[in-house]
Amino acid sequence: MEQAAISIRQLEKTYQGGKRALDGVSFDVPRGQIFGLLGPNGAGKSTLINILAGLVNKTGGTASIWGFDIDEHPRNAKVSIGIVPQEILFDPFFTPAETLEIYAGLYGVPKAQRRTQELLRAVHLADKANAFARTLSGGMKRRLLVAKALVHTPPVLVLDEPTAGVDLELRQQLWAYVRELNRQGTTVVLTTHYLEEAQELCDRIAIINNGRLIANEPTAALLAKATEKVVEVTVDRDLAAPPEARCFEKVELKGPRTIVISYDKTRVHAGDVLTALADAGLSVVDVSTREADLEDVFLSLTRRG
Ligand SMILES: Nc1ncnc2c1ncn2[C@@H]1O[C@H](COP(=O)(O)OP(=O)(O)OP(=O)(O)O)[C@@H](O)[C@H]1O
Repeated sequence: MEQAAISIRQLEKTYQGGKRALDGVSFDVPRGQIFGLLGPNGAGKSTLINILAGLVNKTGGTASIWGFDIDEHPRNAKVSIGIVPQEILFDPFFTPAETLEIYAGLYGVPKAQRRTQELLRAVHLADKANAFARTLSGGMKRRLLVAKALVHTPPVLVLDEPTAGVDLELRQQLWAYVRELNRQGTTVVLTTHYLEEAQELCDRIAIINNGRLIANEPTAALLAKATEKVVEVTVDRDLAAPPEARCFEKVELKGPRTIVISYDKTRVHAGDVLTALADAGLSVVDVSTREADLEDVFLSLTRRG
């Protein structure tokens, strides 16, 4: 079997002071995929990424990157991964071009093999090549971080919340570039709070909650797990309280005449919901339903966790 891009087994991290941020997490990131690592705030995502980056020492378990164990072959593991951190940290007096040259130097990339201009073009910073980093906007700095993570052409690229605070257009440009890198063979791991993005981009998604892995599946299989469906109905008169029925999982009034009802689609049909409303003496004027999305699955899994 082909080795995984990243393989972690029983990974543990207890910070000084006793906080257990990772509690025996195991999973593989298959080569060639876009892999989403999701979880609520404080779940342990950054801790996991920082362990892979060599910035945080694990307190248990193993991790390997492109087949290299991070303890036994730290140098090979390090050159196999590029990490775009959550926080923006730059020397304000270097220009983007200098920043990339310096990092390429740190990774020992020979001058002839450096890709400074190509990377700057790819992240739409070619016209800022010689501007001081401190004069770049937040979005530009983020894109420079992506370029910086790629100076040594790593087979695995990890992006930790790369689009936080980045406007929609830049986000789309960034994702287009990430997709292109993936098409060219780079394995991508990303954490994001935008579930829609994860749903759209990722081949596979793992979810961690309270330091434990609670899901790890192809995106489509994870979405199929959503059993809750939502129907919104408008009725012909004002209501003081939402109607009740056994087939409703949840019901609330969104307006005096608008009711939002959740039901379990494995047990109940939309017709049952409408019949229940008729039985409550309500006449339905309008109705719409929506399919569950990753957010529904995420919420139901993390709530259960
Ligand atoms: N240096 C540290 N010392 C002590 N506790 C820490 C340290 N860094 C993180 N933690 C704690 O470990 C837990 C996991 O944090 P982590 O940053 O890994 O979560 P996260 O999933 O990345 O969250 P977010 O989405 O908010 O970035 C949190 O409870 C956090 O407070």
